[in-house]
Amino acid sequence: MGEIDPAFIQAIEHRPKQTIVEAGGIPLIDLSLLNDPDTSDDPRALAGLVAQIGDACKNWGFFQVINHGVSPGLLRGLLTAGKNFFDLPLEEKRKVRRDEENPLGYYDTEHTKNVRDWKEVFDFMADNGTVKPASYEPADQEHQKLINQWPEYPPQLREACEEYGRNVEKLSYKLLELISMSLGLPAKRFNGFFKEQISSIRLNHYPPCPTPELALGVGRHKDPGALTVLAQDDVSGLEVKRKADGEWIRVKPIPDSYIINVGDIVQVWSNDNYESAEHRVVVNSERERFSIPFFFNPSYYTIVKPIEELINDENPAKYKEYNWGMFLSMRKNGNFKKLEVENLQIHHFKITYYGRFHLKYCTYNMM
Ligand SMILES: O=C(O)CCC(=O)C(=O)O
Ligand SMILES: [Fe+2]
Repeated sequence: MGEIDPAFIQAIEHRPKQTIVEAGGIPLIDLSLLNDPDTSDDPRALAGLVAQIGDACKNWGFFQVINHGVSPGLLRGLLTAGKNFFDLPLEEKRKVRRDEENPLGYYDTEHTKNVRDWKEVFDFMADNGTVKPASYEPADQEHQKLINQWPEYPPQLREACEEYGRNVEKLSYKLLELISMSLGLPAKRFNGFFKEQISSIRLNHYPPCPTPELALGVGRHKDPGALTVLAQDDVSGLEVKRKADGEWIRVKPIPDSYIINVGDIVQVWSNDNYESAEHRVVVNSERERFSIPFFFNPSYYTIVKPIEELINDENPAKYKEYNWGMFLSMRKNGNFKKLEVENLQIHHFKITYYGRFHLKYCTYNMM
């Protein structure tokens, strides 16, 4: 393959730069405190950790964690099983292809902002059998059960996925609690929103690309959920847009670490105290890359709005409330096919205040 399908080609302003900026990257946070019985109930040590998390969420929206308590063997096992799956012939992988009926399974033609991504993926739900709205039409009240589909080969994939999901979910709750505390809220302030969570896990495979200067593994985007807990192999590619100057910064792979980013929902809950940062994935012509994001998502019926304790007359709500399940269905629709319009974003719910009489303005009406 010398030339690539024009569907993959990014507009000039979105193509990756050939110089990599890695220095002064995203904060690195050691979570060993949480797993050490001697220090886990030391309030001063915990306050220090909470402050680090708060600073990282405010200044970057991204951070890396080490000593997080998830056994490295689980990730290695899943990376191997995932590689064995992606190595199968396309006809075999397509036996578990995602389609209009089932949004889970294998997929190789995803688009981000209308440009095709240089990748193939395998998606599954952390909790099998949860429900979500059947369509993105607000008037449609039908629901759909989300059922994982598993390939016959490799036979280890299912168990590796399920075991990994259970463990990363525990880490996600710990991070959510630290984030809640960092906003001055009780640790479990957000937990109730996750009773019937629709968290999903994705195995990403980015094959080598003959023209990495023209395409992206994943185009620039913000994650729509609450938190993303991402594992990557030793091939770099993830780039985060630095808030301070808009520069794209490459995230250096650190063995056995996770990369955490706050998603749009935490941005809204925090009333813009924290920001969901834009990121993208750059590919290369030599080495394939694997990554595994865990998208920690609340129950589909969650009404997302700034948390009451964080708003007051001086600092009023910056977002109009929206229905999370509907938001996600509408967003996913834009990933399936090339649409002419921008897909749904939280800025469509942003309230702009004019003058001291607080006249409100919001561009989108969902409910
Ligand atoms: O592969 C990566 O490093 C990140 C992938 C990503 O941002 C996503 O799937 O939302
Ligand atoms: Fe992402």
